[in-house]
Amino acid sequence: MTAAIEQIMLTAPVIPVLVVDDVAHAVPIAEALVRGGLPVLEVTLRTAAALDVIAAMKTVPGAIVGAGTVLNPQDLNAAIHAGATFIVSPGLTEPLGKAAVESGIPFLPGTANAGDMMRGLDRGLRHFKFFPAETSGGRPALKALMGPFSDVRICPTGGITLDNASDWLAIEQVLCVGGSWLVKRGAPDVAAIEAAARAAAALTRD
Ligand SMILES: O=C[C@H](O)COP(=O)(O)O
Ligand SMILES: CC(=O)C(=O)O
Repeated sequence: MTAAIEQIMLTAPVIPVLVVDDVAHAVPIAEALVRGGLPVLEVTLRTAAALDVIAAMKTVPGAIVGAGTVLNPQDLNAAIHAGATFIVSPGLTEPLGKAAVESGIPFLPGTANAGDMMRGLDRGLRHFKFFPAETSGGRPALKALMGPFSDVRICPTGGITLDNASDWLAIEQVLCVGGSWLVKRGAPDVAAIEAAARAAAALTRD
């Protein structure tokens, strides 16, 4: 059976990482991304509005809305309560890993080295973010890590742009990449967001 998080990772080649300050921007941003072909949205819990943004984006047909920057079980519970469909974290701690696995929600924890991945595997996890991807050794580091961990599936995030995303997607275990380049902070330029999404959605994994 394919894990639910793997299905989410395979939905589109890019997961936009969103920092949204104003809930009024939530629906226009989500609609533009979905129209552009990127339905999987990671709303980071980095703003006071984030939980309301998750709830608002969930009303957009086709949007698959997750929470990012989930740091602990309290964040996890708040994100689930807001309606998040999946959870992303920058790293993997014992309390968050335990709570996320027990909750059953699709979970994509951040990992940057072998120890992180081993702790995730101990919890039965097989799908990880590689974060921060470019500054944790970039593609050479991820390729080296994939030697002992060939069964894991990865979403690199951190320093990825339209220019280098294809190189990351060419790594066999990489199912998608995450990045904030699609949506600038502030009032949304929906035409620009849709165009950026369209370009990203056209990327292929080969
Ligand atoms: O904090 C960074 C986000 O996870 C995404 O990284 P980025 O802004 O380099 O795309
Ligand atoms: C780094 C990231 O993507 C997160 O804040 O979850």
